[in-house]
Amino acid sequence: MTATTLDPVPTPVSTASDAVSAAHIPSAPTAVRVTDMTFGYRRNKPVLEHIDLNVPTGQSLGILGYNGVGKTTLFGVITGLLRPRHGSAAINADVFHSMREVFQLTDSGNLSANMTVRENLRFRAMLYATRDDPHPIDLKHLGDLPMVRAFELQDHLDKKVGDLSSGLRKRAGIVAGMLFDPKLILLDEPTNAVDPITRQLLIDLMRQLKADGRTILTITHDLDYCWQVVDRVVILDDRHLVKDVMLADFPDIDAFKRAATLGRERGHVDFGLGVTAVKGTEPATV
Ligand SMILES: Nc1ncnc2c1ncn2[C@@H]1O[C@H](COP(=O)(O)OP(=O)(O)OP(=O)(O)O)[C@@H](O)[C@H]1O
Repeated sequence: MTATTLDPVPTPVSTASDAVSAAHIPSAPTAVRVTDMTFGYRRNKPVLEHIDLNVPTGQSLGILGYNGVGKTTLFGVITGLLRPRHGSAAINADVFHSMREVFQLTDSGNLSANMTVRENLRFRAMLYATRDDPHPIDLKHLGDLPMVRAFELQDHLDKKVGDLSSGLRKRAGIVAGMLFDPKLILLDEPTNAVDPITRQLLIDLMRQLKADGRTILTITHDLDYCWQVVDRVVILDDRHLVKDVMLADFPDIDAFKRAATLGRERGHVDFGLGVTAVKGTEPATV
């Protein structure tokens, strides 16, 4: 991870009714800072250009943008996996003292496909063990842990991760990350491929973590998730960060959705099927 010491940034004060998170405390220390950052996989072909982004601790940030715009790439640069060609991106090492405090949920759930869920958890527990806390989780009674039960993983603990469905793999990835109490949470499309009950569980979990002052960055196309979980949204388009808004500034979810789709609603689309347009098919995601 790219971790350096960062100065605090002033945080906008929000008026959201459920504004209990630290996101609304002015001058919260910076959790993540991206400064004039340009990145491209190939020379002279930037995917992201001149990105500036400060995320205060305790904020829940949504990162939106159309397919292929560079959202996952941005996470790669923030976590230090990808090196910017210009500018910088860093997680504040003064706030997050080691990778143990950072959880990133990727499509693989960050689990080893060749091991069972239980073996993955055992392995992770070894990584997280310290002299003061040699047993960060109760490996003998994994099936009884509230997080495991909440995501109904008890019956899947001894299955190989590679054999799980993508939704179950995501559930296992979420549980594996959350059991170790992360302070900075990076989620890449967390509601993708999960059933509606798991989706709601995840939303409830993120709302609780947000209320507890955790910093959460979510890449998502799920605007309803954003409305429930996120304090602030940034939108990437054509290599640039084109919008940076507080959710509390929108009177209702419809106004937010209109802003989030960058005014690119497509009313009538001709698919060449010789069928007239169906009314009421408004886009709900970006
Ligand atoms: N490893 C790679 N090597 C070369 N190009 C890549 C690589 N990974 C991504 N890209 C390209 O970089 C661009 C941004 O990809 P990225 O996955 O960051 O987009 P995204 O906004 O997360 O997309 P989506 O919403 O579809 O998940 C795309 O054009 C993609 O093809």
